[in-house]
Amino acid sequence: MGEVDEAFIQAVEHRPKIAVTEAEGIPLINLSILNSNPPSNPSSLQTLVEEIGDACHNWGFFQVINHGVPLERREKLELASRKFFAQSTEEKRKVRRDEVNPLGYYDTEHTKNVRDWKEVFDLTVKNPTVIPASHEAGDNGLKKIVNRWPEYPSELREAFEEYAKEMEKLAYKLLELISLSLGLPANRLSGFFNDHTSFFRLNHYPACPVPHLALGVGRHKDGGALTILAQDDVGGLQVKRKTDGEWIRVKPTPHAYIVNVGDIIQVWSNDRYESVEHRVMVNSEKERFSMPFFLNPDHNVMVEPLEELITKQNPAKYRAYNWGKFFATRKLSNFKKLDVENIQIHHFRIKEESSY
Ligand SMILES: O=C(O)CCC(=O)C(=O)O
Ligand SMILES: [Fe+2]
Repeated sequence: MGEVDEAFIQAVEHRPKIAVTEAEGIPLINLSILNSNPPSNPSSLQTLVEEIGDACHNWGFFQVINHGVPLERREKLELASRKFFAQSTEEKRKVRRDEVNPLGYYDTEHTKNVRDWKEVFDLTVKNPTVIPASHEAGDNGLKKIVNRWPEYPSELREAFEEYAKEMEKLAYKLLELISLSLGLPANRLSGFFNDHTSFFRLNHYPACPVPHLALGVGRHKDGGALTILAQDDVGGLQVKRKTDGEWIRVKPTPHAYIVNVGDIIQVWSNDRYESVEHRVMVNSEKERFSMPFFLNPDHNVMVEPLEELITKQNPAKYRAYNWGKFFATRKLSNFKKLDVENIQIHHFRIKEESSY
């Protein structure tokens, strides 16, 4: 990335401390009972559901092991990702994203208007995926976006398509557990994902000469339903602990996935679960790779608190918003440096005095 451009420099209050607290507290959840045959007894399922519910409520983040995703599939894609990013910038820019198609290679993403120290390759899980043609509220047009495939490495496409199937399976299992943990039927949320707009990202964080000034990804919350992240053994992800606002490092656990609740689950659960802020530190010696899968609903889903969770004592805390428009607005602001604040769910929050 050459010499350090001031676009990367975080404001003083957002710069990372180089010595950080290690996250002992982020729950590690064993999903082995979901893969057992015959299915496990109801009491162990109930215990798992409670663990998931506590993790979503207390942290918004957890790690899962024995998740059923074959390691070969993950490793095949990790290798393809390394090969892709090892190419020259010129080669990578041949599959560069643009304002019309947000998929492909990108090396100038901004989070909250500060440039991230990373390069990415974005893909959608459904190919094509249908999203709004623009972020403008009055424009009802739709567009289909298609994945771009680089010439090299040729195995990237197959590796991704196989891996994405595994991510979908795991995401739906987690969604069922989350539904149950909210006291709802297991399939309560599945109808929102028939034509889902989930996307997938390969991240490469090169070694950075100024890790105390820049971030791999600036502090943010994930806007979708659920994120399932594979990180390598370098580490760098930090989560803002709910109890005291301290930034906590998520220690890499070999072959585990890091799961976090996104803004949509926060709204559906009417704030019972919270989408928690996180960021990525870079380091001066080692490059880092990660692969998040963002589970997102259909573009036409109106996101609002689930009616079963609303009572007189606990009225809806959000107005309904259209997921596709929210997504399109976010994507645009990550692409361009905008003058306005990034769209956030708090813009749809119902003020206390106006609640019914
Ligand atoms: O690379 C990571 O550890 C996390 C990336 C992330 O938070 C994101 O892309 O939304
Ligand atoms: Fe994130």
